[in-house]
Amino acid sequence: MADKMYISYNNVHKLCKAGAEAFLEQVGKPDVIIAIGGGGFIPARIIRTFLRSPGEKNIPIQAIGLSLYEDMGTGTDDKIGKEVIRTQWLDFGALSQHFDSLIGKNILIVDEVDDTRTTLHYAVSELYKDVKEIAEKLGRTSEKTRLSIFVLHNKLKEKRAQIDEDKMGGGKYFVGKDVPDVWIAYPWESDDIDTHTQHAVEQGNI
Ligand SMILES: O=P(O)(O)OC[C@H]1O[C@H](OP(=O)(O)OP(=O)(O)O)[C@H](O)[C@@H]1O
Repeated sequence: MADKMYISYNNVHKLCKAGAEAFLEQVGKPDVIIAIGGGGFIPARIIRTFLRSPGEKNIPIQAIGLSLYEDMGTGTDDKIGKEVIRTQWLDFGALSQHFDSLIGKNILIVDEVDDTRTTLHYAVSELYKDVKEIAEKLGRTSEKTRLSIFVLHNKLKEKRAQIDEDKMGGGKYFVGKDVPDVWIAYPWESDDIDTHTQHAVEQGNI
């Protein structure tokens, strides 16, 4: 296995298509897509193409910004080594044009890679917390909110965090492809897309 795994745009597109098909079959059409930026933006837009039925309104995409930083703290037992910094969160004002809240909705969270799982764990926990809080306030706790996940790649390695299935409310986790713990080179990071794509083709990631 090469030390870098090159991924082409075509490959990203195909992984999104397969992910959308599995999602529609197993969970059903989402009410909203939540893209974790920056890596989740392009996959989120592509997957929407395959989740939308002709003639129907577009599924709204909401962006959240989560970045991982090395945890410089002194390190207590429950620290997981890296800290998630929230740089952007949901815009409920904009969401209200589509529906009143996330309560009872079918939500799809999209990111490009599940590495240590720290980011996805954070996203699910925080979204669950937000929905629970507002549902309790409005007396709507009986409505089931489903949180599902789609990532292009899941690195097969020991994870630093586990996602609590109960918080997903029956939502599911979808992976384009399980991969070994190598450096994944995504096309949007490349400064020479032709050579990048050539490497991806050589590695069969097309
Ligand atoms: O499973 P984890 O160990 O949490 O890692 C995965 C996260 O790391 C990357 O984000 P990064 O903070 O590098 O920001 P970016 O998306 O803007 O590149 C990636 O986009 C995921 O969100």
